[in-house]
Amino acid sequence: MIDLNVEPLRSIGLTPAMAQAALAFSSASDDTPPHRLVRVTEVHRETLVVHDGKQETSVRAMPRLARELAEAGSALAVGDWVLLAPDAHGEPWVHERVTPLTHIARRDADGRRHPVVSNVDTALLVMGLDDDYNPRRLERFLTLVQTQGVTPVVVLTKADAVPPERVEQALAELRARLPRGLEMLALDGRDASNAHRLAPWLGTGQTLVLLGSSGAGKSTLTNALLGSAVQDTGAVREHDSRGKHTTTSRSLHRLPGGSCVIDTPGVRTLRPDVDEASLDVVFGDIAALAPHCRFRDCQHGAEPGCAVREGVPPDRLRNYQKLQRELRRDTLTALERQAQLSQWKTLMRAGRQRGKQKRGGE
Ligand SMILES: Nc1nc2c(ncn2[C@@H]2O[C@H](COP(=O)(O)OP(=O)(O)OP(=O)(O)O)[C@@H](O)[C@H]2O)c(=O)[nH]1
Ligand SMILES: [Zn+2]
Repeated sequence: MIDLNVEPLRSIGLTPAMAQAALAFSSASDDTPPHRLVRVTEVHRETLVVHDGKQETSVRAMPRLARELAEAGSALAVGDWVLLAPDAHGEPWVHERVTPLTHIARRDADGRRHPVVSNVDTALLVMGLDDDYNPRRLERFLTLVQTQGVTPVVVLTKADAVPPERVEQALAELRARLPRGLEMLALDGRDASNAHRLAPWLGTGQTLVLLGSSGAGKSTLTNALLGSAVQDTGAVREHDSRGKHTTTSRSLHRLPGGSCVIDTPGVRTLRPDVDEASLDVVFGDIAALAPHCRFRDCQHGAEPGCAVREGVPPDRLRNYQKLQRELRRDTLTALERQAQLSQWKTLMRAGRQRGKQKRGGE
């Protein structure tokens, strides 16, 4: 059984598709006390904060659920819809996660997956027009969100703090470099009229996530959209435009117009958890040119007759190749990694051996 109070849940982003998914979930186990559908608004080490459309409560996940998710290389994230049921003492516990319709995850340096958010419709890729500006990072963020059916929107902040020519130049550069049809806005994040410019993505039931480095202006924009100071904002350090990581955890807020926004802590280097197909979406120009290279297995390195090197800016090509290397490393299994390591060891041993022989022969 599932207790599904649609009206309040809609105010925290319940869509018909998700309601359907939740109902399908519950019919499988109807011998238990009624489960309540709620949305995760904060994730902490031991606890979660969930919202039922009326109020927030701090709860914990059943160890079984946490274990099952971990085994699948996943974990609960802000934006997830979960099913709550009380224990014998009336204490609510998270029993199930409704399989998210979209889920953004990143990889850490060791290749481990970390969930970022679940069930978002739009990702605002927030980047300052000050020293934060970096097209390569934008390509990374695009790769991260594009595979998941999440609509990316590039938001360049601090347009008020740079000359108008700089704004135009940056927009022109990004339009030439990034996939066609990508929405791009330049704005002053503090401006109350931002809600108007972002209106197409702020409809009732829509969920947005703000992604960008620390100091990019995510919290400032969130507050402007909220019309109140909910997220702490911090002054950026003068010399490098970097923020002070004022936002320490992800949290979900309701906006006046009926949408929900998730602010995330700044991430500067981010390894998307994606496959090669999604790289080809963001780097469609490279995928389109590759068949025109003289060699079928062209790596677009030093090969003659390389159509990709000819047609793609070097910086963009390098970024593509870097992302591709990371992604191949992440998809290696533990065994393959082991094999790669022992191959290296053999090579090094052979090298040392040769060195010895050479010295011996002199
Ligand atoms: N002039 C101007 N200042 C801005 C704009 N957006 C943000 N700022 C300032 O930049 C600083 C950093 O903004 P935050 O909103 O705290 O940045 P953040 O992305 O939330 O940073 P973290 O919370 O550390 O991830 C603050 O001092 C803001 O007032 C903008 O569009 N124009
Ligand atoms: Zn080539």
